[in-house]
Parts: sequence; structure tokens; C-alpha cells
Amino acid sequence: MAANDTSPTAVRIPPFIQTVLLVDDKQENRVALEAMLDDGQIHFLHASSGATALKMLLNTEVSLVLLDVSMPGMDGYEVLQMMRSTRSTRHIPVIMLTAFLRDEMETLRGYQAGAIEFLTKPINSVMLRCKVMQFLALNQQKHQLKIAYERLDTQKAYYESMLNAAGEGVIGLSTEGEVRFANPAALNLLQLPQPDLLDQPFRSFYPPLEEQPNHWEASDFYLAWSEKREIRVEEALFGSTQRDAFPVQYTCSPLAGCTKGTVVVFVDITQRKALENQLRMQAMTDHLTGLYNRAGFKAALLHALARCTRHHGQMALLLIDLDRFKQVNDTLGHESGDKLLQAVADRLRHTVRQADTLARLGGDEFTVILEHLDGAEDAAYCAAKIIEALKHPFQIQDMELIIGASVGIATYPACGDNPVALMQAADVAMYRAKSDGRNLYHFFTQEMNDRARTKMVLEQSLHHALTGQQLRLVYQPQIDLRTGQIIGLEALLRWQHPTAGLVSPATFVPLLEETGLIVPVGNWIIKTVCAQRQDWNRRHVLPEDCKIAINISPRQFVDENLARMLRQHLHQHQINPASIELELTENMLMQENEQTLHILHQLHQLAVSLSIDDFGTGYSSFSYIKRFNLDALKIDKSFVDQLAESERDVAIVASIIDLAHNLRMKTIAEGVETKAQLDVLTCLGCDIIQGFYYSPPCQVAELESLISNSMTAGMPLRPNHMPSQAGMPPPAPSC
Ligand SMILES: Nc1nc2c(ncn2[C@@H]2O[C@H](COP(=O)(O)O[C@H]3[C@@H](O)[C@H](n4cnc5c(=O)[nH]c(N)nc54)O[C@@H]3COP(=O)(O)O)[C@@H](O)[C@H]2O)c(=O)[nH]1
Repeated sequence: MAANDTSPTAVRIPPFIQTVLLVDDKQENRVALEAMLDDGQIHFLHASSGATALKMLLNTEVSLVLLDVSMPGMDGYEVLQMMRSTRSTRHIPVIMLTAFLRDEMETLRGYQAGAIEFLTKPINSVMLRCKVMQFLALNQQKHQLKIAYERLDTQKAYYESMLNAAGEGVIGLSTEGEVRFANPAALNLLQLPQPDLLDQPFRSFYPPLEEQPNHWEASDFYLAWSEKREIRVEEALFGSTQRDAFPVQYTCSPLAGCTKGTVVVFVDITQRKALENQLRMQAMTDHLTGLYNRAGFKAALLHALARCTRHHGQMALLLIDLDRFKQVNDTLGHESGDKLLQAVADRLRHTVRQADTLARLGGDEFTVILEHLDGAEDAAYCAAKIIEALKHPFQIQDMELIIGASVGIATYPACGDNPVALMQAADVAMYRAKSDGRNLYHFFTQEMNDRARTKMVLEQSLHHALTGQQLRLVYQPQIDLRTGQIIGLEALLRWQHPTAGLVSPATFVPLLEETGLIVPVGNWIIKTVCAQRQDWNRRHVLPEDCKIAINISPRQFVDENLARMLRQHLHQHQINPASIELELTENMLMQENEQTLHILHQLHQLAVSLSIDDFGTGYSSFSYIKRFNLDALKIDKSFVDQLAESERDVAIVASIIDLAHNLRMKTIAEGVETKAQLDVLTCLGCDIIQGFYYSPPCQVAELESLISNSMTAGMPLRPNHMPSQAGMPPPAPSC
């Protein structure tokens, strides 16, 4: 209201020019009266008769009448009587003037007729002016008062209509906390008629809560008044006998002016809260399954932990990973994958109790929070039920799909007292369950904890290894069994740790794979091999047809930049692509999906050689051998180890060699350590061997002298640990 304030105190009412009617049949008297009173602030009207005066009074607003008593026709008394009997002229003050005051009765008659003053002629001008000015001043005040009242009425109506139209409930409270005023919205929100609210203690309209004291002097409403400040409360509960508690947002402010008390303005936030809750729920829900998503899970886990801590209870976190889900997704498409996830969610819902919290963290990873546990065995029981439920086939789009689940269990407080620790523990336990076989559950144990810690330390040091140039490559020769010459080298990664010494790749390559660090490390390996090969080419260290094999890890294989990066390094170091062999594993090729085909197509286009490492240990499928153009099969060391003793291993290796040869592939036997193994392999027609029998993996300098010795002698490479047989090819075994 500040800008357009129309309150009586805010705007001065200017004085108005008042009109005085002079009634006398003699003009000279009227002129004389005007001359006595005229101060420039008064407007004068002249009437020469009573009738004219009455007519004028009906048409003009007159403040005061000076009325001569003796006039021809209608005298002053009659005029006055007529004025008093007419509504619009009844209250106009009249001063009567007379030349002849016969007796007291005459004056009395004048006053009785309604005159406010009775003066005799000759008129004392000072006296007259004093009287007239007094009446005019009074009239002026009356006028101002009238305008002020009018304005007040307008303002009252304005505020009332505002209060009535307001959507907010407005309640006026006395300093004792009784309701003195309530606008229609307040009545409506509390669903009460005015009599049930007025004069009632306001504390009966907000429920006693811990945070909202019911003691009046401690309430916000009283504080707002006593401390003369506005208090705003974002969320509280109001209610009445007719309406259950509902959420409100309110402000309470001390009443302005001399009225003591507080005004409370409140809005019902039920709808807003419902909308907020709906949005919050949406943000915490996995749209595919309707379970909690990762955000919802985090919130639920925090709450569960808080409850458990408060009640000194036990709880468990189950991390469920579906076995073989990826295959379904990759082979049958995402639609089937989604349907399967929905079906899994349904089964989980029917398996766990209502009070347990289910969530899908993403992909095929689900979790259950189990509260109120009596012991860890409750969690084991639930995990077993889940595994059993997911073991049975799923009917998805006319297909029967069999998956399975691995469950990791972390318990509170044993495995941690915060979400991160519990999640890590459940994760480690789940991986353990997976690696122990499928359809198993595993608890997180101290030993696993230690391993997890070691893994973490290792992971951190690996980051340093990458930046601190602690990674090296060694090369292990591969020998052509027909000529005894080095026909290839396998590049093998080493980590020269500053304190731990040489760390085996068997320890850290899986970790590189897990963390994704294998991609940059793999890039570095390819670059280093290409640079090394270029150097050897320049110095003619290696024969042209000698290949260098590079191990490609699963994650590297699916990295979309692999082919591009390979092409770039081959080109940059001017390497013949055929002299580089990539060692893939059976598992990488097991999924004959679009992605695998695309990657192999790209690698073929590069014209690099491709071999299958550890052949026979993975998910062997002849279809990929038939389908993809491969150059060599590497017979796994596990088949070579017992070759001299085990007929079964001989049969297996013979079959692998036959298969390879029939498909025009070479065979490379790995891990050859003895002459006896070498002899059997020679008899079976194996093409190439690699193993400690000839040489362990060597540093570059060592390898160069090995090659140079063998080349200068023009002789086959000598077995590593055997006495020199210079000039002699390896002795032919009797097959
Ligand atoms: N993705 C990558 N993986 C790599 C790389 N470098 C190695 N690895 C993989 O790490 C695993 C262990 O490798 P390593 O300790 O280097 O062992 C290799 C040879 O040293 C070992 N070998 C060779 N001959 C013999 C032998 O006669 N006896 C014996 N006990 N061991 C022998 O075998 C390993 C070669 O394995 P493979 O790759 O299957 O040919 C191993 O899985 C490596 O693949 C890398 O750069 N990237």
C-alpha cells in the first residue's frame, strides 16, 4: 500500500472554500455584511428574500446562513423552520440578525427554531467576524472529518475485500494467543465456521510436536509479537476438529499500529508436498523395474543404517549380479534384456519380505537391504531363496531363458558402518561368489577385506606405475620346430615396482582390466612394441618374417579405438602389419554378435595376424574358428605340462594340431619346459614352441645377444638350460 496509500493520516485533506449565504431584503445590509466578513477565503451568496434563500440552499452547498429576521413575505423564523424541516438543509448553521429585539421571547423563539446565534443590529463587526469564523472553522473540521471517515470506509472495504479474496489464511491473534480475526480462507482451510475459531486459543490448531512447542510463550506466534520480528516457517502442521493435520507454510508478524498481537498468514502446502514427493520418488525409482534406482538405494541405505544404529540392530546388504544376462542382452537384443530384468525384479519382489528394500543399481545389478536381522544366517537364508528363485527358467518372448545369480553379502556392523564400506564389502563378496562358480552366495570375510585393501593399494600404485614409467616389456622367443630358428616373439608386460621389485602381470593385469587402466596401458604396449620393432628393423636385428605377438585383453578388445590406434602406430613406425600378431582369447570371440564381428573385420582390414591364446581353456566353440579368419592357435600350457605322461593330453593336443592344420592355421605350444614335451610336440606336428626350454622372457639387450649369437652361428637356438650344441639342430625325436 505504500505508493497509493489513501489512509487519512497519510494524505492531508486540503481546506475547502466555504460558502456563506446572506439573506436580507435590503441589499445595503447584505453588502455591509459581506464587507465585514470578506477575507478572500469565503464565497458569498446573496438572497433578497426567504424564498430565494431556500431555493439557493437546495442547489448549493452552504456552510453558514446569516438570516435577517424581518423580511417582507416569509420572515426569518419561517425560513429557519423550512430549513430545519428539509433533510438537506437541516444541519446548516444559521445566525439570525434583527434590528428590533422586542423582548427576550423573540431571541428564545430564534434559538428554538434552530438558530445557533442571535445578533441584534447594529451588528458589532468584530463579534460577527469572530462568530462566523468559529463556525466556519468548525465546519471545516467537520468536513475534514467526514472525508477522513469516507476514506477510512473505502480503505476498510479495500482491505476487507483483499482479505476475503486472499487464498492465504489470515488469522489475527491477541497477545494471549486467542484468535481475534480469521479471513474466509483461514476458515475454509481449517474447515471451521467463524464462531468455532474466534476467541479460541490458537494452540489448539497446531498439533503438539517435539519441534513445535505447544506452550504459548514458547511458540513462534508469541515470539513474533514479543520480539517484534517476522518469523517464517517453511513447513509445519495445522489442523482442527474438522480437518486432520495438514502441512502449511506460515509467517507470523507483530501487528502494526496500536493493536497488540500477531498476524499469522498461512498456506496449505499439501499439494506442493505431494508433487515434491512424487518428483522425489520418480528421481529415486528405476523406470524399467519400478524398484529403487541407485539414488533411491543410497537414501534407503542411509535411513536403514540410521535406524539400525539407533536401535543397535543388525542389517545386511545383498548385492545380486545376474549370471549370463549380458549374453541375453547381446544376442537377443535390448528389448528381451529389458523384459528379463522386469521379470527378475518381479521374482525378487515375491521372494523378499515387504519390509526389505529392493533396488536396481543399473545393468543387471540388484540389491536388497535386509533390516531387523537376528543373525547373519537370516541373510544367508534370503540369499539362498533369491538364488533359487532366479535359477528357474524365464519365459521371455516365447523363449525359455535360464540365467542365475551370484550374491555378495555384507553385514552391518561387522563389515562397515557406512554405505561406501558396506557396498564395497558386498561387491568384493559378490565377485568372490562369481569366481567360485555361479548360483552361489558369499559373505564378505576378513580375508576378503585384506585382499580388497591390497587391491586398493595396488590400484593406487598402478596409477603411479603408469606415470612413473615403471612398466617394461620383455620378449619371449617362439621357435619354429622345423628350422629351430626364432620365428616370433611374445611381448610380455612387467612392472618394475620401486620397493616390491618385479611384479607379475598375473597379479596386476586383471586389476588393470577391472579398473579400465588396461586401455591406456594396452595403448602404451602397442606403441612400445611398434617402436621396438622399428628400431630392430633399422638395425636388422630380426628376420623380416619374425612376428611379435601382443596380448590383447577383453576390455581392450572392445575398446572402440583399438583398430584406429593400432593403425596409427603401425603407420607412424612403418611396420608391416603382418609382422604383428594379436593374441585374443576364446571368450572374446564366444559372442558372435555385431560388435565382435565389427572389431574382427577392422583388425582383418589392418592385415595384422590373429591368434587364439590359451586355446582349449575357454568357451571353445568351433563356429568362431570356422567363421573368423585366424592365423594360429596357441596350445595352453596346461595341456603341455603332462604331455610326456598323459595320453589324454597327447590326444587333446593332437586334436588341436589337426584342427588347426585342417583350417590352415599354425599351432604354437606354450610353456614348453622339457625335452620330453618338445619331442611329443614335434611328433604331433606342432609348428612353433615357446617356453623356458628355449628361453624365458628376456630384456631387450639379452634377447638381442641371444638372437645375434644364434644368427652368427647360423644355427638353431640352443635350449636355454642345455649344454651348448653349437652348430647342431635340435635332435629329432623318435615318434
Ligand atoms: N593383456 C595383457 N596380458 C599380459 C601381458 N603380458 C602378460 N600378460 C598376461 O599375464 C599373464 C602372466 O604373464 P607372464 O607372467 O608374463 O607369463 C607368461 C610367460 O612368462 C609364461 N611362460 C612362458 N613360458 C613358460 C614356461 O615354460 N613355463 C612357465 N611356467 N611359464 C611360462 O606364460 C605366460 C604367457 O602366457 P600367454 O600370454 O598365455 O602366452 C598371462 O596370462 C599373460 O597373458 C600384456 O602385455 N597384456
